[in-house]
Amino acid sequence: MTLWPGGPWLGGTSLETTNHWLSPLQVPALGLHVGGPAMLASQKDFNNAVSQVKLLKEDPGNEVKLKLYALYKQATEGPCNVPKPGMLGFINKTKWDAWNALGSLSKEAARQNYVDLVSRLSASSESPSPEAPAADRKQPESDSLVVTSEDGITTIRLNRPAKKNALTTQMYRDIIAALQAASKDESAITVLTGSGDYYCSGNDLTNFTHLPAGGLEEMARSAAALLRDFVNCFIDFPKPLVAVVNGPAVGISVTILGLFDVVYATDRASFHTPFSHLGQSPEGCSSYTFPKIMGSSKAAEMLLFGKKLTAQEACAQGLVTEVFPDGTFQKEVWARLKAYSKLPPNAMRISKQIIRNREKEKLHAVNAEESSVLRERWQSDECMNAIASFLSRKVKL
Ligand SMILES: CCCCCCCCCC/C=C\CC(=O)SCCNC(=O)CCNC(=O)[C@H](O)C(C)(C)COP(=O)(O)OP(=O)(O)OC[C@H]1O[C@@H](n2cnc3c(N)ncnc32)[C@H](O)[C@@H]1OP(=O)(O)O
Repeated sequence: MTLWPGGPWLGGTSLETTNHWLSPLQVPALGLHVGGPAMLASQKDFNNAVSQVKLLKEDPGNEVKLKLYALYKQATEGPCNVPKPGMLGFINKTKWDAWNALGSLSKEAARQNYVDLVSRLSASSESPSPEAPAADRKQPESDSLVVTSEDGITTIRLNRPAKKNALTTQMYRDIIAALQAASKDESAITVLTGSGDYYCSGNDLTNFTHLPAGGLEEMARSAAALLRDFVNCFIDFPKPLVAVVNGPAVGISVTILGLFDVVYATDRASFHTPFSHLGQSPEGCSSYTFPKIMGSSKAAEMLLFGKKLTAQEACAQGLVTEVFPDGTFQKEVWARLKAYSKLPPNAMRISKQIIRNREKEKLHAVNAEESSVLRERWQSDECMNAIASFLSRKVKL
């Protein structure tokens, strides 16, 4: 059974509009223009903006695409005038919600807002990427990632606690940018951690519901390219990289741990790689690092059968450096990291190079192979059905 072209997925429905995708969105955050007619954009400006969207050099992310979708519909058809899709049509429902949230905003004001938004997007996609020192650090595009630098430590915090810090497409991009900036900033150590009770629930499974114009094949191609770039940043990261695992970790947030230098975990953490359950296969170089770290049979139990490890088990297998009682986790770990961050930074970098460099070529090859296998997997019925089951709330890990 193929689920992608119809049913709950984007595509082939009355709510579809070329180039305008979806994702949950707080429409009040749009800062909508409701000003007088004298300031409003012409139909020609609007048509130009519609063409400009297709020329954007960077994908603006799903939240922005949903804003564009809603404004486009409002500008061309006026207030939402179609029935709300049923529960199973969750994608169309999300789009409908965004359009409907624009209420009685006039077509003209929607047109203006669309033009303004496209103009901001075009400007930012044309500006050169800054190679900034820590103080001028470019902030992530989305609030779902918070990057701070203090006491010689740059901290990259996943900040989507209501969704268990599941990684959106934009978050992957923001993490790549944050790692690139951290590799050049003044800090001695870089930390990845999460907000709330979870460290990270892995890839946001709704990422796979945003079908681009090129369909499933194009979606799988671009996902594989993003995955490869994302993992490459961890392989190449030049400074000590520490994971502060503040709660359960799932999927890609577990597999990339093999590319960290040190992993500290609360005793509440667990480590779960349910790839077979999801019709997927390992990534993050785990098909290579896990057997090296824990031996091939323990790695197989995790990567083939999805065995979930407790923090203590993960520590015994060598995936975690040390486990701390949850009550004192933050205090103990940060005190330790602050002390380490005072060590000579160049010595730490050079030592990391000696430890990691001879593996780099191999890791890049493994990453390329894993990404290419996943590109096929993501187009399989096994994978689509597993994701559909989660999204329809039938299955939880
Ligand atoms: C072009 C596209 C580019 C795509 C990017 C490409 C790169 C991808 C490469 C990696 C691919 C795969 C690797 C993986 O990471 S596989 C692992 C994926 N993760 C999961 O399967 C976890 C699914 N989540 C759960 O099973 C459960 O939510 C939980 C984590 C066990 C927690 O259970 P809970 O009962 O404690 O909490 P719950 O109510 O379920 O969650 C709260 C809300 O958060 C939502 N949510 C949690 N995790 C995810 C997720 N991974 N994806 C999407 N949404 C998630 C959950 O649905 C709840 O939402 P709501 O409150 O109901 O709206």
